[in-house]
Amino acid sequence: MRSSEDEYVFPLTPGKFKIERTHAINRQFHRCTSTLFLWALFLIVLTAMYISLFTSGNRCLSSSPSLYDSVEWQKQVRDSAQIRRSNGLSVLVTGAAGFVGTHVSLALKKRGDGVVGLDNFNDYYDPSLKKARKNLLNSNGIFIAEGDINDARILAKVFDIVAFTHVMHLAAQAGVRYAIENPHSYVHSNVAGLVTLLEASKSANPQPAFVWASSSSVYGLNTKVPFSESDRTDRPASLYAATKKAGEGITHTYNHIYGLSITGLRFFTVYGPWGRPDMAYFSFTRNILQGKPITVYRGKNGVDLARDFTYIDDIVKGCLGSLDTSGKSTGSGGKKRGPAPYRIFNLGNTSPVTVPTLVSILEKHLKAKAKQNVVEMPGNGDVPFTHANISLARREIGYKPTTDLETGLKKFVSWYLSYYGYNQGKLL
Ligand SMILES: O=C(O)[C@H]1O[C@H](OP(=O)(O)OP(=O)(O)OC[C@H]2O[C@@H](n3ccc(=O)[nH]c3=O)[C@H](O)[C@@H]2O)[C@H](O)[C@@H](O)[C@@H]1O
Repeated sequence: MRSSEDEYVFPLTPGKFKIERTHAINRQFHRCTSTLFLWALFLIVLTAMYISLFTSGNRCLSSSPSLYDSVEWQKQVRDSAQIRRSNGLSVLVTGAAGFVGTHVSLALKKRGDGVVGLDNFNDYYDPSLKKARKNLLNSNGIFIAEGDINDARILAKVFDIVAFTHVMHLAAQAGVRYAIENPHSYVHSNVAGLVTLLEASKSANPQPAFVWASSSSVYGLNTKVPFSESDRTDRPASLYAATKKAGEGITHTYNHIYGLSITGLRFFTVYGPWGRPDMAYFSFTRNILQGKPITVYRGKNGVDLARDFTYIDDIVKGCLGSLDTSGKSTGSGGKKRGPAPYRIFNLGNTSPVTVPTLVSILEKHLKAKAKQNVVEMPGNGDVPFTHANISLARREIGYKPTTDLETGLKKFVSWYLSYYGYNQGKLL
């Protein structure tokens, strides 16, 4: 078949044919070389983009090799891990610049344990709050390595420098409803990241005991209250809950195969100073102070939603109690030497409070009225209520929450006003 190009150069006279033909060949040659050139250019640009993406991706996932291979970086890790009490622990805290991670790190350091933090400082919520928490930790002698739990290299490095007795794993993609928007971030952090961290932990010598944050959301659509650890957890209402439930199964296999001591903590809606801006009590406070409306979800048939809101100091006590009673991992060199503990505890407050009551407590402490839009709870992963049975945690780790929502929110509001400068009259 002839191409349209051939038709275009077909000569009208034999004499003209050679010239036309030569021109045609020249034109074709030029076309070919310019097409080749364009393709080559395209490939070069593509390669350059790939290399730049790859290296910037690596920068996000891990510190550059030159940074954590440096003597200075390693010294900071070593110093931070120093134990300053007899029989003290040496703990790797993941998600150390997060809400619970910050408080747990400070409490461990305060009693003389060694603490090394790890955090990727992602922008799920305002990273400046995470930086402020980091500064707080730094000023208390706690170093936070900047890296992701999916980065096996940085994990191998910190385990190489420090013989951790414990891992307190709090890094996660949190938030129940955000899973609709960004499902893969949950799999990335709560499943893939967890496995990478467990791999590093089971290969470490000595193996650390592993305590980690599961979630009350694993109880999903259960209706029997209060929720007990032995209740079914096979009906998650959100992908977030499903990844936390997956984590419970995954940690079980590392306990079974490698002898890692595992404690999973099912946190119930933790709140308090230095909290997470994506949570209701925090965003309600911000909006009330700014005179903006808040959206209050309501269950079917106008039933108020309720949560077993748990104050951060109580959670910290539960975390430390879990670390102290974790029992040893039994494996070494990645091999199990005997059975190790596998535990799961509810860490809640045992007194659920409705969301409208949460709002009225905030109004009281903020001395301002909320503009409320009450809407039916959208089907985006929320559950209507949570309520913890904490008798197992009480018995096994001495867990005993002491802060009611009224008292805890007062402390939160006082921190909020001071942190955001309201007390200095800057923003009022
Ligand atoms: O305990 C848990 O397992 C979970 O607790 C919280 O999840 P959630 O209880 O949904 O906390 P909030 O997002 O602060 O919501 C609290 C209540 O306020 C309601 N809400 C939330 C946001 C909003 O704009 N309006 C509203 O009425 C929610 O429906 C819920 O009943 C955390 O965000 C999760 O990371 C954690 O794992």
